[in-house]
Order: sequence, then structure tokens, then C-alpha cells
Amino acid sequence: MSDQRVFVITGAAGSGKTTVRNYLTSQFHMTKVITHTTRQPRIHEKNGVDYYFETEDSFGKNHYLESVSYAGNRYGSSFEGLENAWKQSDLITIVLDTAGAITYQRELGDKAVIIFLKVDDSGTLLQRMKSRGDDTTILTERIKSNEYLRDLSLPDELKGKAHVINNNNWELTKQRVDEIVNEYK
Ligand SMILES: Nc1nc2c(ncn2[C@@H]2O[C@H](COP(=O)(O)OP(=O)(O)O)[C@@H](O)[C@H]2O)c(=O)[nH]1
Ligand SMILES: Nc1ncnc2c1ncn2[C@@H]1O[C@H](COP(=O)(O)OP(=O)(O)O)[C@@H](O)[C@H]1O
Repeated sequence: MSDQRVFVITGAAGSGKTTVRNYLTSQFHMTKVITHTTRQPRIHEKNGVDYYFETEDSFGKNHYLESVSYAGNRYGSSFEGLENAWKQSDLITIVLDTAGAITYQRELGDKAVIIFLKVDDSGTLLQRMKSRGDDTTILTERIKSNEYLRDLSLPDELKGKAHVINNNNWELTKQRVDEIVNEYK
């Protein structure tokens, strides 16, 4: 049996956080922690699968371990979500912005394994978000947001604490993820 850990996947929008999270669930049977947001669902997203989609009102009624505003929408994760996921598996995974990752590192210490994803140029991020089918108007606004620009680089608070992966090549990313997970199994 492994110790309980939460793999926190963070980095810029379009850097591949969801893709890595899905790889961790399929390859290593990690339970994913579903977070809450007031953002509108994207075309293929489902309530209770990708997020719990909330109104401003219902978002405010939940009890969060941490919550943030990102590009004009609210996002939050709960202790209850973590505890429920840990009932399913010792290794679990969550996707957070860098502010959330800093909170998890501070609050959970070694229980939080932080993976920061980046790509070599921001044009690639934009291209990936377009090919994912993001609405162009929303995308144009989002890439001007302070949070998007902030999350392009590893924050000082996570230096020396996060595993950094350059997600330019998916095969190499998988290898690096495998190495990291194997340290904790
Ligand atoms: N701190 C925090 N960040 C979250 C939470 N849920 C999602 N996020 C982050 O919010 C940001 C925006 O997410 P999303 O709208 O799905 O856009 P995407 O990154 O382009 O897929 C991403 O950095 C997510 O990792 C949460 O509960 N807490
Ligand atoms: N290494 C990679 N090479 C090419 N495309 C990728 C790579 N990793 C992820 N993608 C694609 O880029 C898009 C954005 O990835 P996603 O995981 O949704 O990012 P995020 O959750 O960080 O916003 C998706 O269409 C995904 O399939």
C-alpha cells in the first residue's frame, strides 16, 4: 500500500493539465478530485464529470479548502472532495491553478506532489486551446487575464518543490510522469 498522496497538476491553460490528469487516472488508477466552478461548461464537458458547474449562488454555499478567481470565473476545491477520493485510492489527482497549488503545498506538505507543466512557447498553448474547440471570444479574453499570464511560469513559492515537465512531446511527458509516480508507489 502507498501513502496517501494527491498529485496536483498545475500550469498554464492549454499546457496539458487535463491530459496528464486523465493519463494518471487511466494508467495508475488514481481517483480524480472534481472541483467546482462558475465557468460555463465547454461543449463536451459534463456536470459531475469534468466539474461541478455552479451558479454564483450555489458556489457560495459550498465549504472550500481553497478557492480562486481565474479569468473572471470562480473555482474551488474541498477537503471533503479529497477525503472522498482517498477512500477510493491512496494516490489521487487534482487540476489546480498555481495559486491553488501553492495552497496545497503549504497546507498538505509532502502529501501534495506538485507537477508544473509548461510548453516552450505560448503560441503552442493558443493553438492547443483552439484545437480543443475553445470559444474564440472567450479565449481572446482569457489570454489577457492576469491569471493566465501568471501561470505561464513556475511561481517562486514552488521552486524546488514542484516537478517541472516541458510538455512539448507527449511520449516524453508520459515517461517523465511515469518516473515521478514510481517514486511514490
Ligand atoms: N485553485 C483552483 N484552481 C482550479 C480549481 N479547479 C480548476 N482550477 C484551475 O482553474 C484554471 C482554469 O480552468 P479551466 O477553466 O478548466 O481552463 P483550462 O485550464 O483551460 O482547462 C486552471 O488552471 C485549472 O487548473 C480549483 O478548485 N481550485
Ligand atoms: N504533448 C502534447 N502535444 C500535443 N497536444 C497536446 C499535448 N498535451 C496535450 N495536448 C492537447 O492540447 C490541448 C490542451 O490540453 P489540456 O489537457 O486540455 O490542457 P489544460 O487542461 O492545461 O488546459 C488538448 O486538445 C490536448 O489534447
